[in-house]
Amino acid sequence: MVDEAGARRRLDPAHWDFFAGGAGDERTLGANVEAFGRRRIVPRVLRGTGERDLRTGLLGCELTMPVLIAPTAFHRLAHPDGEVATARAAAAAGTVLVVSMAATQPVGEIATTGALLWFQLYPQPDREFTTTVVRRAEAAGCRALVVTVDSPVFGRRERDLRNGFLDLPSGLACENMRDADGRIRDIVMDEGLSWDSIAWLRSRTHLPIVLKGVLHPADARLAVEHGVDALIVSNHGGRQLDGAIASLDALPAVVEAVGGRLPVLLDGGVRRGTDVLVALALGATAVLVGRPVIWGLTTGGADGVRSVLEGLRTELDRALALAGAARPTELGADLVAVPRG
Ligand SMILES: Cc1cc2nc3c(=O)[nH]c(=O)nc-3n(C[C@H](O)[C@H](O)[C@H](O)COP(=O)(O)O)c2cc1C
Ligand SMILES: CC(C)CC(=O)C(=O)O
Repeated sequence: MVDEAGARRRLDPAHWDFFAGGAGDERTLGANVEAFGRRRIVPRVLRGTGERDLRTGLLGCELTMPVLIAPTAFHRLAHPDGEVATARAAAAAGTVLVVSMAATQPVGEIATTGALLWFQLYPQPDREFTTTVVRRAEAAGCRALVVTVDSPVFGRRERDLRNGFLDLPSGLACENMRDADGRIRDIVMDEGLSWDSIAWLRSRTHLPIVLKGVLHPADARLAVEHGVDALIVSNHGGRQLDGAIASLDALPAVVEAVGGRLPVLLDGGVRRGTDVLVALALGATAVLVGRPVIWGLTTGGADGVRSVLEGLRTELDRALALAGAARPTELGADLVAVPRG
């Protein structure tokens, strides 16, 4: 289903390291996957569930399943068709592509695929320029803004430092970073990012605002108070703060703090339909997948991404049936155990 080894063979080694790698010793990168490995499903039986229904509503979008595509940078490094191919697969699968601010094609072009798009934003210290980017996403028909809040500075990615991979090769660029003069700006991490920045953004757009990168329950409560529309429990796929808690381990406390007032999504380490089931049972409304989509894109373009998404759908459907649930909303935390020892 996900041909990670095939992707590795095809990619320039420095590009493979960029996509696969994390920050520091990559402890958090590993912990995201291990956290799923520690959970065991406690299935229910004799519930005669019949056909399953995976449809999920999120911020006004109707998804065919509770699996979205996480924002990841530089899709044209993986495949010449780039983000447009990823969006074609999202449209075919009936799910959302969160377009990275570091996409290598303009969001308006990605939108021609008809996919449901959300746009990921690193608010830039230059607010006027940030507004330009927000208007570009709105004009393309994006349905939400995903503000990445775990990156006041860039994580220390030691593989990239070793490889000297600092920039895109010539011919590729972050096409959504054009300013009013048509010049492409560098993405800057804003060390001053604060709740005021979120309030400012709230005053500038009517789009739903999703905070990506929340791990602490106190921040989840503040997010509710600041009128955001959804949260993504995420440690950025282990690429920012190495040593940060695994996303799945952070999920229950965030879900409890939010108390049903907002949808809570999760990304990091989701590799199988059974992982999706576990995250949903622990309170996520949906999950996002990052690297598996890049491996699909690398090996097969739009078809490759489609096959990753359909694989997850088939596995989730089967896992639901085997756990005795007909739909995601029937799952509860009682279905997940962490055996001792
Ligand atoms: C190569 C790569 C690029 C990424 N680029 C971005 C980005 O531009 N913006 C962002 O908010 N998150 C970015 N992320 C983080 C993902 O959105 C997501 O949090 C993470 O990949 C989820 O973990 P997974 O890869 O284990 O599924 C990136 C992740 C990877 C692997
Ligand atoms: C190049 C960055 C802007 C994107 C990235 O790699 C990340 O957010 O992990």
